[in-house]
Amino acid sequence: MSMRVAVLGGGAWGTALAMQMRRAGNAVALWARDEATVEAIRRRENPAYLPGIEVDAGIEASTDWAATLDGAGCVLAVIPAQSLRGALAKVAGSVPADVPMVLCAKGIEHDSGLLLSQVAAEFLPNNPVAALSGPSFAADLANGLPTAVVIAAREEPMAVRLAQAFSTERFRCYSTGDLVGVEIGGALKNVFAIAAGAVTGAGLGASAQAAMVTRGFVELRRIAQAFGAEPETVMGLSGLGDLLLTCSSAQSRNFAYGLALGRGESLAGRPLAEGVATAGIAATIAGRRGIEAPIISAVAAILAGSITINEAVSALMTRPLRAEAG
Ligand SMILES: NC(=O)c1ccc[n+]([C@@H]2O[C@H](COP(=O)([O-])OP(=O)(O)OC[C@H]3O[C@@H](n4cnc5c(N)ncnc54)[C@H](O)[C@@H]3O)[C@@H](O)[C@H]2O)c1
Ligand SMILES: O=P(O)(O)OC[C@H](O)CO
Repeated sequence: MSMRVAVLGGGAWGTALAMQMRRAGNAVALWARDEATVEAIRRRENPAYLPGIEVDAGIEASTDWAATLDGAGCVLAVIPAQSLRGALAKVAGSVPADVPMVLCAKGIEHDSGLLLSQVAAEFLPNNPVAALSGPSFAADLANGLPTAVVIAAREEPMAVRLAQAFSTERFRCYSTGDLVGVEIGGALKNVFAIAAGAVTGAGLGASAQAAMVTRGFVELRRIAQAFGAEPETVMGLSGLGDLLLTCSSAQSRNFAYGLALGRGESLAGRPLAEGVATAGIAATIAGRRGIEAPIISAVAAILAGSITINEAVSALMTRPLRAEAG
């Protein structure tokens, strides 16, 4: 099934997904807010976000969102989590009725604590909402390296249809009906990636890093469970899978942010690291719901400047001893 796919966002992931949508045989229109990005994509490059990568031909790039959305069979929202609300407020009126809105950002809205599907539902109450998530660096996808993701929609047949429409032999899309589970996995892995980078940057060693990622996964599982997510989702591509990728590679902007933090380097002007905004609200959500999440709280406190990395490590290591399970 091929269709016209509208991609909102001309950054690294929006451009890579637009390329993938073409490779899967779809017509593709991409909206970017700035003319420079549009011009670059028309020249088949995006040096600001995907340097050195040739962009596939046939992507119709524009700063006119109404033209981009006209006739779309589905829309991919690839705008950073904290900017999604503002972007949807502008474009929602041009999104065709009943067309699925596929959320491709990873985060929790900082000011409200809402998942991105809840933000989307405010603006598009009559459009089905899906999420695409999993271990996948934009440059890997754009370079044609094999990647696998999961597409979630409450109406599972919709997720199955989207997975069929987006997949190629180099981009394998699984499907699930567990929208909340997929969203939480994608959002929280960024917080643990900052922690993993910080542990590495501060020279705390590979053993500490493995312990942190493992206990981080426990926190992810607790929060996901509290939101009603299925355990299999947490064990899947958007939970464990993305945690493994981003907690182990400096190619991750969140890991790289943590690395700089751990080394005491300047954090100004760094590329997007979604976990920075998500850490604080995730800690608040965990606190409100009585969920034990000491690593998320430590990351939030370090980012807020209220404790140092060494103080956080001491606090984590001297918590009352407990059974591992639970
Ligand atoms: N880059 C990756 O490897 C990757 C992979 C999977 C998921 N993601 C997720 O995709 C989302 C976007 O990441 P990215 O890598 O494309 O980021 P990016 O920094 O490369 O690009 C962000 C794009 O969004 C645009 N933008 C920012 N605010 C906007 C607004 N208010 N209205 C319209 N456009 C706006 C920017 O101009 C830019 O084109 C993030 O949530 C990220 O976690 C990224
Ligand atoms: O570069 P990051 O840290 O935003 O990670 C990109 C993707 O989410 C990896 O799956």
